[in-house]
Amino acid sequence: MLQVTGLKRVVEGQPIIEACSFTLEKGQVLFITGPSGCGKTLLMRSIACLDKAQAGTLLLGGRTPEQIGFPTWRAHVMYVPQARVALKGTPTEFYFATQQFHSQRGRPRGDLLALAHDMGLAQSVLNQQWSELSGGQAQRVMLCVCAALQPDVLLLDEPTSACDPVSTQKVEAALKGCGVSLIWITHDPEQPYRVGGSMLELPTSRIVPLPPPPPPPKAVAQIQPQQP
Ligand SMILES: Nc1ncnc2c1ncn2[C@@H]1O[C@H](COP(=O)(O)OP(=O)(O)OP(=O)(O)O)[C@@H](O)[C@H]1O
Repeated sequence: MLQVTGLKRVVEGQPIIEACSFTLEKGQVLFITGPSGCGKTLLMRSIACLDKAQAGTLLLGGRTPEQIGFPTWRAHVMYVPQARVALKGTPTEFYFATQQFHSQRGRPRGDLLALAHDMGLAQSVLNQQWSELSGGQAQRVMLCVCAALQPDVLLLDEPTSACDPVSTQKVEAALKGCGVSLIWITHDPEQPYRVGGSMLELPTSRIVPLPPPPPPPKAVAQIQPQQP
């Protein structure tokens, strides 16, 4: 469905990504891993057509961003940034305002309330001011809103970086079940194993095997109380 071919990013004369190619099928999850600064965010921003790549082609359903139109491309291939975005108003207002964009009109929608519930959020959080939300709440709410907008592909930049372990597992399950193909940056070596999918490693741009499952927790020896 999404085809990336020979994508190259150069920043200030330094090549960061060279000839990155992969395809993402409908419903697939592709993790992006690699050390800090290797270009994971730059890759995502290029795929979302937020930055221009120095070389390479992008196709969604066989059509280029130019053929689809850039605003419509971004509605179909939606980037969710790692950092909190300073927004005014409430998430509900943001969700309905976004649907008024020309590129969003007439598109199918997911169930925002169900997604919020699945990610461990109280419904009331959707009607609080963005500025009143904690970092972890704001991150999950943004993920709910973007998943509910039902793009073809969600580009997730460390989507659980502000979440505690329980919230992380809820977010993983909700994203996996939201019916959208996912490209997912992670620094958590166990996350791809928990969610499932394939993995692209930067800076090599190679598809690599998923890491092995974590070892089971060690049994703790029972200490018998001493007889008096
Ligand atoms: N706007 C910019 N101007 C100059 N250099 C930039 C810019 N954006 C990114 N870079 C540089 O490009 C490189 C890749 O950055 P990028 O944010 O893609 O890394 P990353 O792999 O996502 O890192 P992290 O895991 O720390 O989030 C880094 O060396 C960064 O300093």
